[in-house]
Amino acid sequence: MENDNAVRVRGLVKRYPDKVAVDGVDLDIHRGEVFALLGPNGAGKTTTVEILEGYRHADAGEISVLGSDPARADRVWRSRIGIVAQTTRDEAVLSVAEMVTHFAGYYPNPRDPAQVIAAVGLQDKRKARVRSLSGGQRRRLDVALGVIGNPELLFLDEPTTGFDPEARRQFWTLIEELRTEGTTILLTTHYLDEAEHLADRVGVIADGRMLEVATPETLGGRGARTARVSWLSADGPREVRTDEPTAEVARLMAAFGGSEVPELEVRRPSLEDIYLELIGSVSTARVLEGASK
Ligand SMILES: Nc1ncnc2c1ncn2[C@@H]1O[C@H](COP(=O)(O)OP(=O)(O)OP(=O)(O)O)[C@@H](O)[C@H]1O
Repeated sequence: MENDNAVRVRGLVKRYPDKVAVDGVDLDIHRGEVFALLGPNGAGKTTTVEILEGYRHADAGEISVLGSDPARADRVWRSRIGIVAQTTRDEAVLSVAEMVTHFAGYYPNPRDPAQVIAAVGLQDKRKARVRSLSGGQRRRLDVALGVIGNPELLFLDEPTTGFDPEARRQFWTLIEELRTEGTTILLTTHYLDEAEHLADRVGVIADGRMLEVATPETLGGRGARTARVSWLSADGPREVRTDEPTAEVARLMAAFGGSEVPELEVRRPSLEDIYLELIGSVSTARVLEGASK
C-alpha cells in the first residue's frame, strides 16, 4: 500500500569514481506539497532527483516514489510522474503544438495541449519550429512537456533558468495552479525568491548531505531571529535591532506624533541570508577539515 508521502528516502548514497555525490540523505515529500531542494553547484541535487526519477541507480538506501522503487518501476508508474530535466538538447523539426500534442499521446490521461501551451505563454509560438525557439522559450516548452501527462508528481530541475522576469511570474502562477489541483512538486532552484514564493518546505543540501528541512519561514530559526527596524530620522538613517519590533514601531509612531514614519522598514533575515549562513558553515568546516589533515 502507498503511504502518505509521495517520496520517502532513507540513507540514500550515490558514489562516483572520485566523489561521494550523495552521502546518506533522508527525504520525505508529502502528497500535495511543493518541496524545494536548495544547495550550491555540485551539492548532489540533480543526482538525488535523477535517482528518484529512475534515471540513475543508488548505491545504498531505501527509496519509494509513489509507492514504488524507481529502479524497478514500470510504464504505468512512469506515466504518473512528470519531468523537467536540467538540459534538453533535441533539435526537433516539429512545431511547438505538434511536439506538445505528440507527447500528450504517450499518456493515458493527458491535459489539453492548447491549454498547456497557453499556460506556459507559448501561444504566439505554437506554429514555430522547436529549434527556432530562444533559450527561455525552449525552457517553457520543457515545462509544458513535463506537465502534459497530468502527473501526480512533478520533478522540476532548475525550471526557470533563462526565464525573463515576466516568464518566471507566469511560471509561478502555473505551479500554484498545479499545486491547487493536488500535484506534488519537487523543485530544485538557485533562486531563493522562487523557493520562498512557491515552496511549502525547503531542504538544503551541501556536499551530498541534507543540512536542514523546514518551511521557508522557519529555516535556520529564521522566524525567531532578531528583526531590524530602520527609518529616516531628522539626523539621517537610523536602524535598531530588536526582538520586539512591534513595540519599537509603536514607540516610533508616538515619537512622530502618530504621523507617517519616513522610510519605515521592519526586516528579518531573508531566506537568502539564512541559506548563505547554512552553506557558509559547511564551507568553513571543509576548510578547517583540510587544514587539520
Ligand atoms: N555522471 C557523473 N560522473 C561523475 N561525477 C558526477 C556525475 N554526475 C555528477 N557528478 C558529480 O557529483 C557531484 C554532484 O553533482 P550534481 O549534478 O548532483 O549536483 P547539483 O547539486 O545538481 O549541482 P548544480 O546546482 O550545479 O546542478 C558533483 O561533484 C558532480 O561533479
